[in-house]
Amino acid sequence: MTTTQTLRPADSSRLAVQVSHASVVYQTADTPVHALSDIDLDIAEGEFVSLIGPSGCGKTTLMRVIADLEHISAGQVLVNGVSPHDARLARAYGYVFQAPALFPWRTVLGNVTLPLQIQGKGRAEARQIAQEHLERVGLKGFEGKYPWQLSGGMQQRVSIARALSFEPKILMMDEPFGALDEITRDRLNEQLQQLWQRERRTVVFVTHSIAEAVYLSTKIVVMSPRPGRIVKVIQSPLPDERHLGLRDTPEFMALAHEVREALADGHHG
Ligand SMILES: Nc1ncnc2c1ncn2[C@@H]1O[C@H](COP(=O)(O)OP(=O)(O)OP(=O)(O)O)[C@@H](O)[C@H]1O
Repeated sequence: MTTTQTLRPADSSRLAVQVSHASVVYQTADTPVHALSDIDLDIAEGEFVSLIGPSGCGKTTLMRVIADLEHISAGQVLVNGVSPHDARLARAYGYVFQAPALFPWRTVLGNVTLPLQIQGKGRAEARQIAQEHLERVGLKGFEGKYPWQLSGGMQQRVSIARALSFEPKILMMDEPFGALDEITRDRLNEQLQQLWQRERRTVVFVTHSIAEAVYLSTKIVVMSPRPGRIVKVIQSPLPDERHLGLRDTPEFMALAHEVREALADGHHG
């Protein structure tokens, strides 16, 4: 075996996501919509990557492409070294969307156990896994409540517990805290950051908030208006261990400024 052959699998195995020259064109009844243009993006295992950009720039489309919910029109996407389709079959993904999408007629515990049971886990095992994950998002004691008895932030934590209960390699979060008030959002940002620190799971996170992206991410991907392109990829210089007070530091503000400038460049460029 040559050196090149031994190096390649090791290198790519550390990459959770490799997007190369990817474009997406939606075919509509009138004109085709060029949603993504020539996207190149590498995400290493354990990175927390935020996609930020103006409305309609293709953030959700890029996330959907990575998660095998959308097909690319050109280019290549690899997830854990295989196609997004194969990664999905291997249950690589967990999803958290803007609306928690919980079943109102099931309890908190029932909402987390249901997909596990559908996946074939026994009742007792599903309950145990669900309880563990609810505890990890700070919802111990709320297992018997119904979604409508919880605040929006708590509901979103149930959906995070549900997504994590599959132990996905990659957690996909599409504006998960967009509908929450600022105080709740801050708290959930802090909890998510702590969760990421403990588990170092790969996270792909879509947001409109510069502060949220800067606070949470190890890498910030700034996108331009349609057709969505990557304007800048910023590797965060901030320490991995973070607290909300970090937002008042010059380092944080400098990074937020850099993201804002890149967004403005994307708009005008
Ligand atoms: N199924 C579809 N058919 C046609 N056009 C679509 C489809 N899905 C998305 N688009 C268009 O593709 C572009 C990118 O959409 P996308 O939802 O990925 O953007 P976004 O950056 O996530 O937007 P937002 O921040 O508003 O959620 C938009 O112009 C949108 O209207």
